[in-house]
Amino acid sequence: MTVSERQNSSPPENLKFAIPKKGRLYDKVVELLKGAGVEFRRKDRLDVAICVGLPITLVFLPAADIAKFVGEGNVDLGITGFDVVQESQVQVEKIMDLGFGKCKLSVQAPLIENYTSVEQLAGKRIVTSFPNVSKAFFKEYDQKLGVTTSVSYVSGSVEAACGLGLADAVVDLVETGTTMRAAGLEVVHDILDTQAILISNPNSTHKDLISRLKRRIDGYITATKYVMIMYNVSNELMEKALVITPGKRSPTITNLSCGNVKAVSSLVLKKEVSEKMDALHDVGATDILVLDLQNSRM
Ligand SMILES: Nc1ncnc2c1ncn2[C@@H]1O[C@H](COP(=O)(O)OP(=O)(O)OP(=O)(O)O)[C@@H](O)[C@H]1O
Ligand SMILES: O=P(O)(O)OC[C@H]1O[C@H](OP(=O)(O)OP(=O)(O)O)[C@H](O)[C@@H]1O
Ligand SMILES: [Mg+2]
Repeated sequence: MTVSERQNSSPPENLKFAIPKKGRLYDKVVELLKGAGVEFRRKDRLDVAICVGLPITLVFLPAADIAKFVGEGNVDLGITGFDVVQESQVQVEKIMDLGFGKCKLSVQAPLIENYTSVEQLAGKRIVTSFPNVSKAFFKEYDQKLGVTTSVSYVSGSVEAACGLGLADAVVDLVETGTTMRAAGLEVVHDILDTQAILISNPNSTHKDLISRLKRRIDGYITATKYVMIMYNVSNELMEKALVITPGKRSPTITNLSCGNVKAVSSLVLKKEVSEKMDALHDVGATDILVLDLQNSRM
């Protein structure tokens, strides 16, 4: 199915937003869109969904194709991995990192061969789903050593290539390293760090809507990183407590009707909250509560 056929039911003036149709990024992207108030209903097997209350049509595509479609202007906006953007060799505008889909694109070779430098693989056989990035990477070594590294493409299960005798090394994604180790491989060299990113076509006519979406996504991502901590503390101990919870900008201090105590509320990073609660308890704060944030604009 071509992109234009996928878009048949889409109002032509809508912003077209490509997101992965399945795979590693799918669930996180759906959660992010929900958090950003981008509501849609995807009918069974359909690759197009029109959003509720926003002039946006979502187009569900393989993650590996999304940068190309954004770069060539078939869609205005897309979410895919930075690795895909690099491989696709198209001009897109990076709007923001999204903080998930984090992994590395690495040269991996059989542990048993004990390669100590990636230079030792120049001139050998590489199998990968990232031929452009791999060729560009090995070019420098090829020129230096006067050899030609052979780079062949496979679409998946890349790690199997060495075991099958098809490759001396592979270039593929590594997150936990489980797949790589199971295939008896080790990292010889990291080529790039990647994560999911929001990209747009530089000539899109939907600049205002793209800015609005960016603000919404930013707001949601910030809300997922922070929690609101609230506690009571006496005037004498206030200074010590505020050192622990200085807030993102500044804490809010409210008078209580009973005497010498004030209520404080402050944003803290979710990953630091247990430590902060312990520290607040230790300086004498009481009634310490932590509230999740649903969303934000900061
Ligand atoms: N193990 C991983 N950890 C984190 N991010 C990953 C991992 N594997 C892939 N990604 C990211 O997700 C993007 C899409 O990869 P994904 O595996 O979902 O696509 P696919 O291989 O086409 O799909 P599938 O694996 O379902 O066949 C990659 O380009 C990369 O940015
Ligand atoms: O380091 P790990 O945590 O093991 O993750 C890395 C693996 O994840 C991806 O594969 P995926 O599961 O998407 O399968 P695929 O190779 O068929 O795309 C990637 O291609 C690696 O094989
Ligand atoms: Mg995959």
